[in-house]
Amino acid sequence: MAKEHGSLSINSQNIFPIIKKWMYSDHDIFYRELISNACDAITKLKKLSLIGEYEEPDDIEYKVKVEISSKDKTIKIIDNGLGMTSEEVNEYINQIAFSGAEAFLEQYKDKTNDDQIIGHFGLGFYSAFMVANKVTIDTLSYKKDATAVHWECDGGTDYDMSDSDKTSVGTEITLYLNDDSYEFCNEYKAREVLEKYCSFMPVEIFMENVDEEPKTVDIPEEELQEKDVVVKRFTKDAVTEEVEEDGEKKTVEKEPAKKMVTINKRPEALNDIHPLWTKHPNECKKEDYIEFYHRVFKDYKEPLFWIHLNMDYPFNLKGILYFPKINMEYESAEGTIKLYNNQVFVADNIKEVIPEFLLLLKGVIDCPDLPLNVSRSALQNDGFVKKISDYITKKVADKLSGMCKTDRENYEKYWDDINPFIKYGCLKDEKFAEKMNDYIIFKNLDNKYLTLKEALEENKENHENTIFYVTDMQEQSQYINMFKADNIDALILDNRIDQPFIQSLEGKNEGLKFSRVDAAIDDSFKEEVNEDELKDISEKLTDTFKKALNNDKLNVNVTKLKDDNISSMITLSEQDRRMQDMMKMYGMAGMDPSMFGANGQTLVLNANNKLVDYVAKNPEGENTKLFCEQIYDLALLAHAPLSAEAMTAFISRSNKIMELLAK
Ligand SMILES: Nc1ncnc2c1ncn2[C@@H]1O[C@H](COP(=O)(O)OP(=O)(O)OP(=O)(O)O)[C@@H](O)[C@H]1O
Repeated sequence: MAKEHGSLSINSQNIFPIIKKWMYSDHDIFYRELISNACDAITKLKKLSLIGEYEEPDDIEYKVKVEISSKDKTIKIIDNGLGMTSEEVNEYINQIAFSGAEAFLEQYKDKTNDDQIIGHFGLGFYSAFMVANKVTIDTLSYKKDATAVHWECDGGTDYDMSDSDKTSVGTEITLYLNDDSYEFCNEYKAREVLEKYCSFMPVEIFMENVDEEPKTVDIPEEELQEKDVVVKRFTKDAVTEEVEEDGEKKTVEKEPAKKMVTINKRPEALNDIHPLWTKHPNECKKEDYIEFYHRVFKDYKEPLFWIHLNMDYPFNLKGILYFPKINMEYESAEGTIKLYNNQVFVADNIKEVIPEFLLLLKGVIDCPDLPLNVSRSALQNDGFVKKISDYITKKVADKLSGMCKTDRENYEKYWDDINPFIKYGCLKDEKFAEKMNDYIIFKNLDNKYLTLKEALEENKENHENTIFYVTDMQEQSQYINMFKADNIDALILDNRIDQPFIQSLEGKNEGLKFSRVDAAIDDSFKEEVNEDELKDISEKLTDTFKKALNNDKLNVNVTKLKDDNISSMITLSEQDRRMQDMMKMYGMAGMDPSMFGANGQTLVLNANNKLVDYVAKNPEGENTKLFCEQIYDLALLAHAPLSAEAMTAFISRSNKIMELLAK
């Protein structure tokens, strides 16, 4: 072909602002764009061969090669795909002044949007100019009698085209890196980027550092394969050993001499061209899922279970969602959902496609139909994207409810680990909440799992619509013992997510009330007494305790508990406690709760207890103050941990009481 010099039919006002804009996002994305073009070119050629349009050489091995050189500061991406004729280079590479770019600029000119926008406008190839001063293409089309084309452009709007000496079908793109981008020809960096974007691309990808001598390995001659590059052949000496037999030293041969070959290390593809999610669930074994999980998420722990998504209609979507142990108490639970478009990595955790609560899981989703190269703000309003997101939510709910129905044993086994996720999902997603409604279970004091309905049924007799619960088995043990002694059940709700969750349940189920075991002393724990009977003692005790504790505002409630071993307890109404919890959460701890209408704790005194009775009868007794203080602290202790100061006082007082006893 005649040499050709021309101007790209774009102008710099047109394309370079887009490329510059893109500059703000990840530069490494050029690897993805160029390698996915190379994979596409190979996929297309394979199709042409299938329909008889191309006769492929017998020994064809389709692959993409990435050659890096730190010495030359170059990256080459070489494929044996369908290649391009000079007309095609003209059409696909030179004439990029498609109306799309202008329309795009018009639409986005006011937005600093750094999302994946380029690919959508067919600018993938030009991403090379984010990192390179100069780019060349050498390409030979598969078409009969095609001549090879050399194209080069130094980042301006001029290009040169001439004949190329390329003799094999395919395309070789060379990037001459700019000063800021040398890192991309560093072997480690290149490997990292390729692993990020190309780990599951559908054509084998090999990387080679051309500055380095090829690495070699020694193998036994019989393992030599046809494609191996032999460096040298040698014989490994026999391995012998000295042994003593009948008092005589002998040399015996442990391993015979062996013929060996030194070969260049066989190239290893850095990607898995048939990732697990592309297979049919029937073909996949448990070990496959676990191995895939370890490899992709670098998580040494085992996932609890998983969902394999596999759907062709009405849209194409495949993927695997793993349920890891989800602990929202101590670590900020955050999963990773990797999104792919035809095995090309797009991004992690795209909230527009994956419902937010699912981001607590780990998984991969491949959706070729997604317009993923469009900006995220466009995705947000895309009805199709919403459908995908709804589908994923539905599948997750189906899996969980199915497991609850048919494999309750495992469901219960996993429940403690997955319930924060499910509850969070219910709070975040109304549809998910509806679907999961009947499959939320609660652990009770006997470690049995009940649905809300079952729990209400159990307590129906005396406490219609009220569910008692425990948030801390240790702290609330005294209350729990009372509940157990009286055969009243309570649920264990000890995760942070439980508070908002039960509030939402109360909102949805009219009349339903959750009450923590220490919110009030239930009537069933008390003896029936006549109010007047307690009036006298009540006034006396209130006065004595207020004085002894030097606290005028103390709320005291005197009652007769069936269990006379208990001297005192603290109660805090459900409403007040929730208010205080909320204040703590918003960092307002230490403020006076009464400001918000929460009047705090009540000290419940048991008139049946001997010590309390003693205080009532001896308000001026020598040790009455000491008893009051101790009774109060004991009640506090059974309710929540004491402050450091209170604990110190409690310990020194306890010692003093023992001294008194020892006298
Ligand atoms: N390695 C290659 N082999 C053959 N043709 C190629 C190669 N790279 C690019 N092309 C041709 O150039 C065209 C433009 O590539 P470019 O990456 O700019 O956009 P695209 O691939 O069409 O769009 P997108 O990046 O959104 O997929 C391609 O559609 C393809 O026809």
